[in-house]
Amino acid sequence: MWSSRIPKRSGVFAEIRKQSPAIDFSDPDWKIKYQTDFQWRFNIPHITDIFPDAAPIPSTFCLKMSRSFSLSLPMIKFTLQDSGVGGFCWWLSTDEEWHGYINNNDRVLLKVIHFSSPTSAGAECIDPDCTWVEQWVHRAGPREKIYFKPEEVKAAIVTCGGLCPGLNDVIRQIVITLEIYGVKKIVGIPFGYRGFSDNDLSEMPLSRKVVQNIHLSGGSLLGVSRGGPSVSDMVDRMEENGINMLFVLGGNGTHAGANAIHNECRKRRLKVAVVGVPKTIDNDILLMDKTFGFDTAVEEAQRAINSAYIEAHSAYHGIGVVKLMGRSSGFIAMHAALASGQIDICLIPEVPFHLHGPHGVLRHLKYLIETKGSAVVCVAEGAGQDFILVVLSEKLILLLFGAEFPGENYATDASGNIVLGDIGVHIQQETKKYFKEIGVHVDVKYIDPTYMIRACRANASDGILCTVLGQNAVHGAFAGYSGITVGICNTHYVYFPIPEVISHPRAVDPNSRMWHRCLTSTGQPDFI
Ligand SMILES: Nc1ncnc2c1ncn2[C@@H]1O[C@H](COP(=O)(O)OP(=O)(O)O)[C@@H](O)[C@H]1O
Ligand SMILES: O=P(O)(O)OC[C@H]1O[C@](O)(COP(=O)(O)O)[C@@H](O)[C@@H]1O
Ligand SMILES: [Mg+2]
Repeated sequence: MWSSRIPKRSGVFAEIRKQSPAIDFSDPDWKIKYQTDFQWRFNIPHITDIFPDAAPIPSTFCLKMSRSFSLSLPMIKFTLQDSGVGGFCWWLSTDEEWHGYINNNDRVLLKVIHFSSPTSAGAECIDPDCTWVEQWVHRAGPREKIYFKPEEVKAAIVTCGGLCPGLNDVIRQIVITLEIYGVKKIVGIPFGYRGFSDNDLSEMPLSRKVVQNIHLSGGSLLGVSRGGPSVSDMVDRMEENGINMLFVLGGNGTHAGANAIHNECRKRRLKVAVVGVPKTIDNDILLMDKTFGFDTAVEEAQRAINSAYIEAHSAYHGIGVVKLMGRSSGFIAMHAALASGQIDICLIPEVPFHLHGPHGVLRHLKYLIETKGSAVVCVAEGAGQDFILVVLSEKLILLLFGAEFPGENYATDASGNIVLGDIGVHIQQETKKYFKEIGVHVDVKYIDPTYMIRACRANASDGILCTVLGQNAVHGAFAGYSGITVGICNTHYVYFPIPEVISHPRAVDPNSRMWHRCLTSTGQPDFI
């Protein structure tokens, strides 16, 4: 069981996040030591780490609101408080003092399966015997005591990286929740981190009125970008503009930036809360059930897959190829293939494959044409990149001049992400070439719906997820936490310390039940 008696970390110690040391399983206390280490790693930084004397105040967040009420019941006492949005907070005080707040010591179980053997499907074991080790993470939600006075808060929201369905829903909910706490100064930083440095871009004032209907369309009200200023420039700008709550919506890169901003604020001893909301259509953030926008992406991908299926099915020897997003992880492709039931071949970055040769994709396509008359391939954009030459212009020049190339120097975007080659086009071309060579007629249609999927408005399930994550981000900031991000974990909402969720991108486990289900559904063999 986790212990609530964690010794308080000093500000400096809090920055040194430990990697788990190698575990000595011959030590009879290894499990306790592992759990203690886990507790340290997943402890969430708090403002009192650097301001031990910071005094909390009662929360201004209303669990129940009313503009006017008149109720007189014996034995029950109502408490009234100005909600800050023109209404009144009220809560019921009974003998049990129900108040609906989260206790700081509430925890959620990170892993819920007790694998009895390392050979169990998808087993994640700590020791060779797969000993059950409870791993607890912090429960998200409103606290009874808060560490910011709403009238002293200036909150900013920034959306970075690529678009993702649901960004507007999260922005909207953050603004609404901040207003419920009583915050009056809320701004949006335009076009991602770039908005902190570009003098032509100014803060966008936000209020419930401004954001009321923004969730009805996709994209980001604030705009997004890749690349941007240095961390120290961003914190300079935050100081100049008096921002003391920053909500950062983005993926792995954005969260690395958010954590760096949090650390810089601590270094400068600024009382600032930096809270992330993981945004990635690729679903490649560790430890959480899913990220917002992913469900919508899978749903929207169905339209493209269905079109490819109809095209392929209606043509003589038709082959449909659909490319879906997923830079380094194939979650969208895998789930879209599973959902559609129309995919014959699903290719993802995590599972190597050959295009050519006796076990290659093309040979299997030939078999499908012979047996079914048509086929549909779904490929994640990051799959099969080793087939495609993606080089910097310098590399091309070096190659042209016959010089040795000094290493794997791939082209990158402004954020440092590798620019991928188009695997969909490559498969289309290789398929045409292959069937021409073997003298079999095929009609290949390639559909790339990637940006159409990304620009969609969130579906209902993502809308709910965005709403809860947005609210919890604000609760986390008011509770005094910083350098944290919000997530859904085994259907419960939690706070994670940022470094734990971005240590590497989450990937599909080729030994997982889900990937095997996908293989069962497509009926594809190994392509190696
Ligand atoms: N390691 C990093 N440290 C600080 N900032 C980063 C880091 N990686 C990326 N960023 C910044 O985060 C923003 C978004 O990153 P990007 O990788 O494009 O998208 P995502 O956050 O969706 O992964 C960019 O403005 C980029 O400059
Ligand atoms: O064209 P862009 O903006 O670079 O975006 C392409 C990338 O954006 C994504 O949709 C999401 O990436 P991020 O999570 O880094 O924003 C990837 O799947 C894709 O490779
Ligand atoms: Mg990224």
